[in-house]
Amino acid sequence: MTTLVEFLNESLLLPLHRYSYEECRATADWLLAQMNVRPLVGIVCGSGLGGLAEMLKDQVAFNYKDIPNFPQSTVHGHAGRLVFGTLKGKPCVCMQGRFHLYEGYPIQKITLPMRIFKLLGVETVILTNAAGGLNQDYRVGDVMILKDHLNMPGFAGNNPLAGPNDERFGVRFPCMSDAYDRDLQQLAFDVGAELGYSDFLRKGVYCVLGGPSFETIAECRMLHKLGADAVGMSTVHEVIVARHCGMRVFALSLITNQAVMDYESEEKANHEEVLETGRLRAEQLERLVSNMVMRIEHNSDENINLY
Ligand SMILES: O=P(O)(O)O[C@H]1O[C@H](CO)[C@@H](O)[C@H]1O
Ligand SMILES: Nc1nc2[nH]cnc2c(=O)[nH]1
Repeated sequence: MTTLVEFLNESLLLPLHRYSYEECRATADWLLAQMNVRPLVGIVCGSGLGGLAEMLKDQVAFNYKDIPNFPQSTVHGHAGRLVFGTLKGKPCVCMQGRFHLYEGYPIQKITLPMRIFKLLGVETVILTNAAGGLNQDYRVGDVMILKDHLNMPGFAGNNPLAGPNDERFGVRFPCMSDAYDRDLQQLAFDVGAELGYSDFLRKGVYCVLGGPSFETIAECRMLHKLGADAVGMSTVHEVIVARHCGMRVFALSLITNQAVMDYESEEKANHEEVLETGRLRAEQLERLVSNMVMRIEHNSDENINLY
């Protein structure tokens, strides 16, 4: 029988649980004890984009359920494995499945892997997601390179950095005007042009909402007016935590569906379409990401030179 204290702990305290530096360190050390390489690049696979992890050579994979402190993936299209390996010779770690607010996890829990990445030695994070296109020039299958974001849960006080700040991770008030690394954005366009992808590469602003319900027509119209080009339910929280602890960030959205903006439209957003568009663009995204990874240099002084 559950005691009152246990009940209060589970229902009130655990949702507020923040992982201490020592708990993050323990998870990172548990992983490092089983690995002989330190990853320099951390990749997060969005909905239906888990195939990116299959690019890694010499794989060592862990199910999330076996990793101390790790949450579990509950969404179709997110396998729930942390995969280590090399990509074109570069040591990488790849999350085959991410966590979202709507799964019921506290925001500190869904962003925990970013701090683990940092403690593993990751210097550059590449985040991918599936998103709905708000920009009327975008087509399904376009790939949007993120230049900025709108953090809607953050406006309501739900920010992964809320609560006591541990300076060992980063400063109390981190800057976000430089969240998305401009050199990496340019690299994506250069690599994309060489691969013949310029026709479907875009640059824009991603807006995160809590989900899991897709947006109403009025909400899509509002977000578009506010300056968002695409809308989704992830990525931004990870970006904030990754930047807080000093990792370089690159993010892209696969436009998997057009956000419905018109009351005459018969379109209905659905997760199956999201996964299907992911399947159709998977190979090109793999090529884009792997060629980018090959071209990012990591120095021990943490200066990263491109080319
Ligand atoms: O952002 P990712 O994880 O790619 O997933 C996107 O796709 C799902 C909706 O189909 C939502 O989880 C949304 O955020
Ligand atoms: N919020 C949101 N997330 C998505 N993920 C993929 N498509 C969409 C969408 O249209 N809206």
